[in-house]
Amino acid sequence: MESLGTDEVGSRPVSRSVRISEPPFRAVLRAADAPRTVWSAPDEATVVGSDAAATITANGPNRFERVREAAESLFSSGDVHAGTEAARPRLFGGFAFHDDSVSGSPWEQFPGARFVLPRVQVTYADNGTWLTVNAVGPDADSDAVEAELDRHRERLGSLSASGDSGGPPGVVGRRRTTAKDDWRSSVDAAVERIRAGDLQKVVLAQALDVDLADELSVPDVLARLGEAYPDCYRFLVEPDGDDDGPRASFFGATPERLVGLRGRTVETDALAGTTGRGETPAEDEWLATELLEDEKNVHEHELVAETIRDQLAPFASSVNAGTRRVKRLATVQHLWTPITAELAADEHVLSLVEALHPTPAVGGLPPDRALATIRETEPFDRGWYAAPVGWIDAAGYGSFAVALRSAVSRGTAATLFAGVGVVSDSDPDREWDEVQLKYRPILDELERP
Ligand SMILES: C=C(O[C@@H]1C=C(C(=O)O)C=C[C@H]1O)C(=O)O
Repeated sequence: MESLGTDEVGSRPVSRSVRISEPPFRAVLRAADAPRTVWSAPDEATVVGSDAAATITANGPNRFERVREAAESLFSSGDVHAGTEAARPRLFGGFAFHDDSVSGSPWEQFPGARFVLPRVQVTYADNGTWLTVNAVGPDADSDAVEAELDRHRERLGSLSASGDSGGPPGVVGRRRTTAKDDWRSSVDAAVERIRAGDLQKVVLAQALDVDLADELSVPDVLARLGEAYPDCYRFLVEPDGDDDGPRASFFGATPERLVGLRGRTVETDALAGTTGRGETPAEDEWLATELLEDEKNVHEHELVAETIRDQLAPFASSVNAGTRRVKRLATVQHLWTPITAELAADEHVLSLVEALHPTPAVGGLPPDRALATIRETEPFDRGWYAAPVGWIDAAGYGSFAVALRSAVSRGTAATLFAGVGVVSDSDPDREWDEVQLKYRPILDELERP
């Protein structure tokens, strides 16, 4: 495996792809070697990556630029026969939420940024399923890569869909990072600062540590999340392991797109403002209508939509916001405004990621004060929670989501994260309930019914 720093010039990647008959997602992921990669987005090909042909890591406030430089160096030349666009070499990974390095449990294995060019990749695209083998460095030899492609094609052809999904591992213990009384005081303090004019909005989160009865099967969880949340962005990122027990996995099914860039067309979402699901279609509709008309939620949402438009403006010749609507998911409903922009000049997607992260949907306003409030208030490190995850390609295009509805797991332990936007008329108890609702997508996959 080639590990690229920022000033090392990557050697020429060799990439070969071939169309294969479709192997079952869960079986492919079960057979994958760590570090494993999953990326699945509405209107995009689903990718399962196994092992790493090259890895890029970076830390600190310049991590976006450093990843970009290392990616450009890696992609600057290549012997690539992708067969189809979806199978072209792409780097998959993400970033830590805060600029300074990630610290403490459960994030010990995670750097400030990490991207992987999978060694073996299965891509489920509209025009069929593709197997790709990538190599970088001393083993980047086209004959060897083609031989490896044949071996993997045979191996994948023999994978069967059988093999029970184990079902959820079961939760036998849980610890909250934030007691209810502390939460009430934190939200009250934030509301006071907002009413005093110090802040406009801050997103406060909680973490939930759970002990599992059995080891978590990430392939099973991701397969089930795909069924329950087809409109969400599913992701799996794995860091390097350490000598200290199992390797960590960070995964989730998030409804929030951070940014997609292709050519000069940018697509993004303002997603903020939340209500639950009803017991019946009529109750669902009633809740959705109430959400669309609720002053507090509309205010919270509009702060996000306006900020995203402002953040894109310096790059764009035009920015267009769609009408505000409701995004209905299995467990919650959100206010949602899709936003598109045309860039005034060519940009790398990571420049847009850096400009947009964190949007006030996960940080707050003004950004610096909100981030300082988050740091002072939250008794845990967000790590990669609520940060950008996605992919970049050789052209500088890419697609990123905001890593919400997510957890980091290690063996029989997992930590879940969820947050809420606090504005001037937030009620601590209602915000508490909203956090619990946002744990549901992951918790439902861990708890035995
Ligand atoms: C912070 C989270 O969600 C964000 C906050 C929302 C809100 O406050 O209404 C809604 C969607 C997300 O932008 C989370 O899921 O952890």
